[in-house]
Amino acid sequence: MSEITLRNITKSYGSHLALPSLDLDIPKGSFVTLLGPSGCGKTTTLRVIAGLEQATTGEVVLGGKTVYSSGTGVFVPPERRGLGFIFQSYALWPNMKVDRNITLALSEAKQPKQVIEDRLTEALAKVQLTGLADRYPSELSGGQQQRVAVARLIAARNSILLMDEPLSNLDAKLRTEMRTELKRMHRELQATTVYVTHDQVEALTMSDIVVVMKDGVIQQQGSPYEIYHNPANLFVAEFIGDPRINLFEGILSMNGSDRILRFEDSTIPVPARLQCGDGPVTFAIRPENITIVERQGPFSLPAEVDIVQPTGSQTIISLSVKGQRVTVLIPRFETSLSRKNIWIEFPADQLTFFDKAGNRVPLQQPVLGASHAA
Ligand SMILES: Nc1ncnc2c1ncn2[C@@H]1O[C@H](COP(=O)(O)OP(=O)(O)OP(=O)(O)O)[C@@H](O)[C@H]1O
Repeated sequence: MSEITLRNITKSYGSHLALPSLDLDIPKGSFVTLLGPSGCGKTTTLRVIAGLEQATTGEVVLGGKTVYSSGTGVFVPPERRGLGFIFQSYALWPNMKVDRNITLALSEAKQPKQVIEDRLTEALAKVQLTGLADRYPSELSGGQQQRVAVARLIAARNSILLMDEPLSNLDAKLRTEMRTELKRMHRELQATTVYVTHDQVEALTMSDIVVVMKDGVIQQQGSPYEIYHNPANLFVAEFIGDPRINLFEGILSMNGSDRILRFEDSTIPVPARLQCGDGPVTFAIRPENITIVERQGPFSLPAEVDIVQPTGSQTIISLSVKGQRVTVLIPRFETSLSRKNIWIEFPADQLTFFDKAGNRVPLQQPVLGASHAA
């Protein structure tokens, strides 16, 4: 069931159309991330859901209730939408101690004293801040302050949580820790969560669904697996993945009854089920899917090793194939390859093809029972 529905949302700032027409259904209890480059409309979308920004046209439905409709003139203000927020600056009240920061909304909602105390104790324990209730925010580290903001959400028990780049002010180590915290919080609260980030690692590690946006338009929405392995178009393919996906131009043709891809002087077998005609084509392969081989084989390409960068558990290898740059990622610490001539192979089932418009070429679905037909 959809907990958040955006229908035909447009948003203009003066003459600038930030959201040309957005439709989005967010299932109840899911963790959905809006991901995209700066200025693509992520924050605007979140603020429209929150009611901090009024859409120009369209409809917003939260938990089955219309909170905005340009058609009927409905606009429910943010404080009456039953939402919890965390934004970049965690917006703790500097003049209030941790306990008051966490329980302010509960006491304003006139919750019984015992309920407030129980929720405070529980929330502090969940973010591992028990014992720090009596401190002011300025007496806490950045990560601890962020956890107070998380504790506030835990205590409020809102069914919808909105987060806008909540980890961007933290250092790399704390970000990783807080990712785990937020994911744990989501598992425990089961609140429908909309999370805005331009950090693909956050999106891939935390989300049930990733919504990739560009220029206010959704490019693809799907599980992290789908987004990474089956990018809908070249923009998504290039935006997701670090190191970046390799892109090449080749030519598809037939060789007898086999479909082949000509790339430089080599031929590479390709899936027969590829749904596009012969001729020039853009194809892509992720760095970790390229195989380095010891000896020349029928489908191998000669490559010259340029730069080798071990990162600890992995090594990024920059190669040159006939003057074209190719990035390979191998899952180990490797230093012995420097300045060698090697061969690489592109496994056919790891190639993704894109048509002239930049959209992924699908594979024809196998016919069920075909193997028994004969
Ligand atoms: N208050 C405003 N007035 C005018 N233009 C705005 C306003 N807020 C946003 N915009 C513009 O609308 C577009 C979308 O902005 P938005 O903040 O939603 O993008 P974003 O994807 O969240 O970017 P970032 O990752 O940099 O925060 C941008 O071109 C931005 O300049």
